[in-house]
Amino acid sequence: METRAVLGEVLSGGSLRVPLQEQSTGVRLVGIEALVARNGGSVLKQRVFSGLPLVARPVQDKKAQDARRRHGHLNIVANAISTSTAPGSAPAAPKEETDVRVQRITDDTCSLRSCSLERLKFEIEYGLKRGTTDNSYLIKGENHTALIDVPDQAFSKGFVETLKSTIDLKDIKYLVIGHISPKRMESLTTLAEALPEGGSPIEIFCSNPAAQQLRGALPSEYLGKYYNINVVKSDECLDLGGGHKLQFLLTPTPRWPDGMCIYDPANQLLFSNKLFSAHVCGESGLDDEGWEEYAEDWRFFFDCMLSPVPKQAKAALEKLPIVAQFSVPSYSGRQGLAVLKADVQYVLSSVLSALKLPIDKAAFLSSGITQGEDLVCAAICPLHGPVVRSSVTELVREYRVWTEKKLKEVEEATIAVIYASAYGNTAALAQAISRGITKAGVGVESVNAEICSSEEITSIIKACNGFVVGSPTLGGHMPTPMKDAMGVILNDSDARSKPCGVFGSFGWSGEAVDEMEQLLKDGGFSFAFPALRCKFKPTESTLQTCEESGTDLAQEVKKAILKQKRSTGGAQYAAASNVEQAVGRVVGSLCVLTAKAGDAESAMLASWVSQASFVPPGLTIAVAKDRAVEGLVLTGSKFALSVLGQGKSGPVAKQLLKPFKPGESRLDGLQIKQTDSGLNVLSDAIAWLECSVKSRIETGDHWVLYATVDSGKLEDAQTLTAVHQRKTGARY
Ligand SMILES: Cc1cc2nc3c(=O)[nH]c(=O)nc-3n(C[C@H](O)[C@H](O)[C@H](O)COP(=O)(O)O)c2cc1C
Repeated sequence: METRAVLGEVLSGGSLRVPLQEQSTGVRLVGIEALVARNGGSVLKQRVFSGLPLVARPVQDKKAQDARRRHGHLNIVANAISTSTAPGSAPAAPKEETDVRVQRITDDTCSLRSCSLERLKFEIEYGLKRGTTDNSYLIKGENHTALIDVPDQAFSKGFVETLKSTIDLKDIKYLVIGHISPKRMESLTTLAEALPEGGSPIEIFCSNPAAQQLRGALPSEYLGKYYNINVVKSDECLDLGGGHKLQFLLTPTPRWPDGMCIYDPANQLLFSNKLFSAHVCGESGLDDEGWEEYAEDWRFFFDCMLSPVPKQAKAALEKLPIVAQFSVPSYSGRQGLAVLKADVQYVLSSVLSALKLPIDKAAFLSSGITQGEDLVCAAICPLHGPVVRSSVTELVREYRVWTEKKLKEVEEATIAVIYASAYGNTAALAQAISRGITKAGVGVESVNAEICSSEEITSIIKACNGFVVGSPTLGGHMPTPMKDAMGVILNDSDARSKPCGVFGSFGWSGEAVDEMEQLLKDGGFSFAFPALRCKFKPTESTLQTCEESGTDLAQEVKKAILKQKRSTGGAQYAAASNVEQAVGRVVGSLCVLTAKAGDAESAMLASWVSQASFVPPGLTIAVAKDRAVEGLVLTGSKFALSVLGQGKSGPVAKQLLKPFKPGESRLDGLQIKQTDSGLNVLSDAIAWLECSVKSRIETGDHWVLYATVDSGKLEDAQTLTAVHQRKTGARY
């Protein structure tokens, strides 16, 4: 069995630097957190600090200290820890995934799809539960072969085995990394160990932030032996021969500062990394089933990961002037023959597009009919989900629309989400809080304190309407970048009037959240929700609480803005109009919707419920976008609907309409029973139904769910359904 143990160093600032070393202990330790969780935090501390059997010594290295000041502790700590284990993982060893599929994209390019039908980890963006893929790509140029990206540690072994059966490993000359994280390092070490002895090192090409991570995390003896690291600048090229002049396009965001896209003009392929990704594992690996099949997955990924960073999303899209290989041409600036040429192109495009030719054949046919600076794409090859070739036009257009919409929201009101995270746990909490904020229609300014200057944080704090701060606890404290950010916040006298919140992941003592909370309390700040503390990795219920906290904060900000608008007057904020009163005459039956996902559950009172289909029995329910249960009724989820009886709905409505703290159970005090499939229904419902969400339609401020009924029971045939009468259509 593979065994690992930890050697620690104490950084002079008090935090730990813990490179991993091989040692035969007879136990496979998966990450420092597994070690901590199994032995108790004190054991790790004692081991690290006592030096037995682990060694502790202060770091004297001036270079390391300078780097720490520049980039914060976190990268260094995270990097030092990550090698072939899983530093940010939950105590249990991650399930080893072996399903790595090779998929031909063109004659000389293939994808290696590391497929998982389960979610790899608890992060908010895996909501749709259709599995996920971690995609790597292999491009065989005329002279050289390049591998693009490596998968999550769960796939390391399966990935390298599949790679070996696809290509002689000594032929991989280049490794282009569009995104790296501590959780992907194991794939690099596994690959290095599989390389034939005496070969030349693989030349890695990546962005500067990725290079820093790699240098910190890869065992130093690997550098020069297995890998050389080359930092690329935007628009630089790497020539593989045969027209494969890979063009690098840097697309950093706060969550992925190292983000980089790669364009291969030979096949008109854009390797888009996290952009245009979706957590879904389809059969074919291509999006040939059409836009509808994956639209929600793409949208959900965007909502979770890019909605909180619309400025950076826009900047990235501007660097990627993508035009689908076969698309309607632009007529602007064309005259005479040029118009004719555009028409020919249009006809040709339509025909070729309908033919669904293999990508490389189509690239050959379409070359020369496109123009200018455009990044002509036969397909977009993302890090997760299907290769996009049928829906390039739709997906790129929608990305632009979604981004513009989010930028508009930011103009109206923003909440700054300022955080640092070494292993991604606090980042996952930040992402869930951000989703809670954006689903309430308020913009997010996401700030990774490790890479943001004090000046930037100062101006973001000045401009925001509320803020949250998040930090891991490392060495008993919040790390330096968060200390600096807190200094900026406390120095801004206007910030005091803005609602705020604190959150953070910790291992055993969790001082960072207490420190931030205390500083803000002492400074007279007011909290929109109780501090969110999470031991190591969040569970679904923790993420649900974070999302609800974000929504609460956003609603507080919206209320303050509305109050201000009302006080400055305007007829638009007057009493309900006649039209609204007319709309109010449309009524629905009173029901309770209950849903679960993992250890998270929620409920809501629903009256916008209507039958929508006889065969199969189906119904629609409108769920407000900022409703807590919204994240649990995504497409593919199951929920129960309890139909309330006339004269019986009062106490239920009273319970469900009261304000709830984030994470508080909504069903407390109500009589409930469980259906055979484990869903909660109200004991005195006159009927209940178990339903599956088939699709969701975005309708203004609600999502309309279309769900089919899987099972149900009429419990009380005598009592009529409670109907909710209203005075206005402006409220329920
Ligand atoms: C070097 C090191 C030092 C740590 N020190 C502490 C500590 O003093 N107290 C604590 O509660 N957790 C400590 N932890 C655990 C982290 O807080 C925990 O792993 C947390 O989930 C990290 O969050 P992040 O993924 O956002 O970085 C430490 C972890 C490491 C690796």
